[in-house]
Amino acid sequence: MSLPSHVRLVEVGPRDGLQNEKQPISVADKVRLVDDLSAAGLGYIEVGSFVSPKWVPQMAGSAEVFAGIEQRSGVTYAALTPNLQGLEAALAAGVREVAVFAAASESFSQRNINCSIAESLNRFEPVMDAARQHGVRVRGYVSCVLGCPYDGAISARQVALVSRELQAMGCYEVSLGDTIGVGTAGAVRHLFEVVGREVPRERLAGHFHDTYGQALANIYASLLEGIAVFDSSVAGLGGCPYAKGATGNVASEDVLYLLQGLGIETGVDLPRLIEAGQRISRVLGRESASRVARARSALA
Ligand SMILES: CC(C)(COP(=O)([O-])OP(=O)([O-])OC[C@H]1O[C@@H](n2cnc3c(N)ncnc32)[C@H](O)[C@@H]1OP(=O)([O-])[O-])[C@@H](O)C(=O)NCCC(=O)NCCSC(=O)C[C@@](C)(O)CC(=O)[O-]
Repeated sequence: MSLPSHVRLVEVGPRDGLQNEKQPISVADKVRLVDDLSAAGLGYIEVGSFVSPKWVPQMAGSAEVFAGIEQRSGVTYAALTPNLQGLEAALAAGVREVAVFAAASESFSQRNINCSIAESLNRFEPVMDAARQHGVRVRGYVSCVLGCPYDGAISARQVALVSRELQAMGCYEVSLGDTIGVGTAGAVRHLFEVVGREVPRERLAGHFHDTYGQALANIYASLLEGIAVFDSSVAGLGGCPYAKGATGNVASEDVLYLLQGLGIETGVDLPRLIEAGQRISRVLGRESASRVARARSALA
């Protein structure tokens, strides 16, 4: 299969990237991050989540962040909503695109959203109905698609079944998350082959964490399978509160560098993206996890 000529990058840094940070991050710093990312040309930014503040305290100010950002035309600003309460809060904050999140592993589902996979899918039905009534698009996530921190190996068939359910209930796209970054290129190709029998590949996205250093190889493997949407996080921010030891998402700068090298269009400006990542890394008091950003700053 030939590589796509264009890839859509879904920037999850402000949400997936920051949700696990222990130190408080001000609303102003989050707003600045989102605005820096849209100025760099990202067309899809996951700004925050409307989840229980007891479960994920860092996302408690998501409504304020939505109120503070400059909403550029043509950019999608999204939020995670695990249930109807979350969707209602998102709607009240003026959010126009949300995501529901399920898992392919029972134990992760329990730890992450306190219910079984089947219960989570039932819980999403009223979210989908209300979103539909309000003309809000819903993206779906499946976590632990290549392995679970509690249950170990996960079958591609199980991922396909959960993905199919999300699509059937109205998710326009399903993002497959390698939550703990254990996947390797061959397993990724097999995964998309199996899931692709249930959900068309143009409705699938890849969401890779870089815990084992495999994320870029896995993105390349996904490209070979016809996948053209990837989630990534500026400066490689992140880690999952319910997956011990998981590092951040693959760094957006590194994905962009890979795609540029392949001649694939994204509409994103690399120097501005690097600046956005360096600014938030200064706020967090640490060096960017992006290899590309580090290499470029060593040259400066
Ligand atoms: C799903 C729940 C809420 C269930 O949590 P629960 O405790 O079972 O909920 P509940 O319905 O029994 O309600 C208990 C309390 O939570 C409140 N509550 C209930 N819902 C909400 C809400 N939406 N917003 C704010 N508050 C809420 C509710 O009001 C009540 O408050 P109280 O009466 O005790 O004061 C909880 O487990 C939760 O918030 N989990 C969020 C976990 C999370 O955000 N994880 C990270 C995102 S997923 C991810 O990172 C993976 C991904 C997507 O990136 C892909 C990958 O890499 O794998």
